[in-house]
Amino acid sequence: MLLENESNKVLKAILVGISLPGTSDIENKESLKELERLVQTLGFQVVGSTQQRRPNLSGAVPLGEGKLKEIAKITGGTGIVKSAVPVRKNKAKLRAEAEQGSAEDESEIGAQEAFADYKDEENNEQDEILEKAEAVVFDCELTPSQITHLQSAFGVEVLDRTGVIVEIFSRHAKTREARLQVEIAKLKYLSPRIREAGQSERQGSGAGARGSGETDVEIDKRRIRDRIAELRREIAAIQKEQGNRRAKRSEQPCVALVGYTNAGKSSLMRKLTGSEVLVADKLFATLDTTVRTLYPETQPRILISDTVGFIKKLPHDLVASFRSTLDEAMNASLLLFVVDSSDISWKSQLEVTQSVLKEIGVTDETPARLVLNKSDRLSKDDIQQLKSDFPDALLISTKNEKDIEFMHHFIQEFFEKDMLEADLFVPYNVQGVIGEIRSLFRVLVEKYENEGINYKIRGKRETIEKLKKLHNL
Ligand SMILES: Nc1nc2c(ncn2[C@@H]2O[C@H](COP(=O)(O)OP(=O)(O)OP(=O)(O)O)[C@@H](O)[C@H]2O)c(=O)[nH]1
Ligand SMILES: [Mg+2]
Repeated sequence: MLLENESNKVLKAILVGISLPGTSDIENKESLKELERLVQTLGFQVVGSTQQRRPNLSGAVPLGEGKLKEIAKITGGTGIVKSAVPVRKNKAKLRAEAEQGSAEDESEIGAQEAFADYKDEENNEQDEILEKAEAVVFDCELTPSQITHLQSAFGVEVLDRTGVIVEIFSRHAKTREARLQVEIAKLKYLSPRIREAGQSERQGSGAGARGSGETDVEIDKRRIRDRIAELRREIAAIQKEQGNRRAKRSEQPCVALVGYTNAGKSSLMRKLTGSEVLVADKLFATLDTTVRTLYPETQPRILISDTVGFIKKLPHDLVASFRSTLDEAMNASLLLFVVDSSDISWKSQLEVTQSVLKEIGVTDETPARLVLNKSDRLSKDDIQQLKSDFPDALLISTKNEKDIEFMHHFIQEFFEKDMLEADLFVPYNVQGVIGEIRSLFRVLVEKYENEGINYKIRGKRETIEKLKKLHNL
């Protein structure tokens, strides 16, 4: 899908942002900055960026003619959109062309057709682009045919935001389940593009090849469908196994760290659990949920789970495919929304996280707290402001040991407040319950009597009642 980078040479890319009505300049700039980080994560060097206001994303290309030519100059392309599908011309136009004897090449879309829907607006944003670019990346989702058209005009690879995100996911997926999920998303992304390629071949090869071209496309599509079905079956088997493990853990207190990519979830996870989960200053470092025990250990033990990060304009298929990965978050007793409070866009990033979680079925009923992370990057004034605006939030830096202790304490207290003390008598003939008692409750007293063991425990009321009922205690 992406440029093959055989010589390991760093490829240069320029970014294009399309500003649609209703979006602010700041939002669009932030979004482009984020795209820059995404593109860098893939190993490109960004040599410039440009934006254009458009009424919508439709048309053969979502750019004005002037902008198209301007970018083509940087990529060394012709700036002319070649069409895979011949352009329909109205009769008047054909007549006019016949009269002038200037019927243009059917495979080229002239400026009139390509930009028929709208007039080119002023080229309202032009940053310096000094170097020749080898790829053009759009900060929006393009249709497969728009990508084909743009590539013909620029003469270099054209990527869209969705394609970039899918590729990053594909490179970062580590566990078997994440790999399978990403493969489904990638196949779904590629599938319409295969159809387009088939169509253009068909167009080019005349009437005789039409039937076979069509069959090839059908075959490719069927293969993709079959492969997706196979992947789904494999995922279902893995999930069944995970479901069993999760059911075993379901009574244990669990906290899920959720939030935007790069907010510091894995860093917090590391510090809270003493584990070695991956922390990296790149987008989508974590793609799988990891569950570890809060350390120093509490009694009962508290589980912390680190989850995949979110991003704006996250492709829909990816959200759907990571639903199962986020099951941990759905089952948690406490959600910690981690944000990078030093990022000016943190509020909109939080909104994205909340809306994606809602989309996958995490209800508002799960207790949640806001964690304003990276406070070490804030000025004293910013800190004061945040404290007064968000008095309930936890303002921390994962780099500060005191803040980690504070988080540890906060989590412990959260579960402690729902706990009560209870007496429990376990006759010696009741098997397999001692381990459960030790993992689910804090054992205050354990006294061996003639008939069995007398416990004084501390734990959650519902969990105590459930255990009593299960074992007839
Ligand atoms: N200055 C500062 N940097 C931090 C802090 N917490 C995390 N970071 C840095 O932020 C970057 C991202 O951290 P991660 O913990 O990998 O972020 P994440 O939320 O797990 O990101 P994804 O896995 O992509 O969703 C890393 O470079 C961390 O070192 C903090 O409190 N202060
Ligand atoms: Mg992470």
